[in-house]
Amino acid sequence: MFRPLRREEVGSLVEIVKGAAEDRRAGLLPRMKAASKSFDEVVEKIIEEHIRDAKEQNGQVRDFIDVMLSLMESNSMKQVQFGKDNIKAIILDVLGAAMDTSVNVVNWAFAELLRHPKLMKRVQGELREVVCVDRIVEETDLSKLNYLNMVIKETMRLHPVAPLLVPRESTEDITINGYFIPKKSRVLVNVWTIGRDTNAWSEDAEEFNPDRFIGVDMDFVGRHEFQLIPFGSGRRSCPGMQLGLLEVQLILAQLLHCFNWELPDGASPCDLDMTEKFNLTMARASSLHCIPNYRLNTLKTSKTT
Ligand code: HEM
Repeated sequence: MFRPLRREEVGSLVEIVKGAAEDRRAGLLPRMKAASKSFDEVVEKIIEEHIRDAKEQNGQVRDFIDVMLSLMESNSMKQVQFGKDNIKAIILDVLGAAMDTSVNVVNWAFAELLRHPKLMKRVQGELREVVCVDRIVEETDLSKLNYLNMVIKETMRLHPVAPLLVPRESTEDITINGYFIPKKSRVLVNVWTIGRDTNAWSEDAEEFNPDRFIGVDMDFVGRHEFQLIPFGSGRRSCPGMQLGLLEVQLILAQLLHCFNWELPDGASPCDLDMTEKFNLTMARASSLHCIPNYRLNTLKTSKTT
């Protein structure tokens, strides 16, 4: 999609986005404007680089920014306004939506597994069976990691990273399940509560129990039901779902396959702080500290063995 950002570019963007979020809370418009200016400078530089490189490479399309630039210049977009500002807005939208989300899922999954050492061993057992211990996990292994995938579903049920999704406005009067919602109402979908609803999940809804998904054909997008919609549902659901899931699966699989993990200072798993920090995305209130112990026989990938 995008060319990988350089370390300093990622650093500046993360700082800007974090700063803007802080400022929004504090109502500091001037600082937000300054953050927006800094963001604009970083993105402007990236776009200019793409324009320059495209000339050098005879217009060869390499990533998503190249696609947007070629759309901007093509005749097909002449009827609609699609300029550099739109490209910048899309980059900001995608980066903003992609950065916090996957990180938070990994964080919560890790915390739940640290709190449930037997389940962590079970994930590691599956990894040992599917991948063995003489190479690292690769993308092609992921579809075979059934238990890990159930752990991820269970994590996103209890800890949806966007607990109220994104606010919506109803475009017409409508009655749903006997509730009348007038046109132009602000509607919030409380995914956090849906994930803990005992009517939808059974009495142990508050428990972390990935086994509840055994033999259950439930995807993430509410095609048949709306119990599990951590990416939203319908035409405005998350367009980065496949990429986000892939990232989460690969990061978790690699961390759990390469290392055994324990809490520092002999802390007990049940003492792990699971307090949430409520925001548009829901992070852990405290940082997660844990100690890795290498567990593979070798670091070679299957390509080199
Ligand atoms: C596990 C990781 C992720 C989770 C849990 C997640 C979750 C969500 C949720 C809940 C929404 C709002 C949907 C709604 O309002 O109904 C959303 C929107 C969005 N996500 Fe993701 N997301 C993830 C990863 C990504 C990635 C990797 C990208 C891009 C590369 C991305 C791009 C977007 C964009 C652009 C939107 C706004 C869509 C719109 O308003 O039309 N997301 N995401």
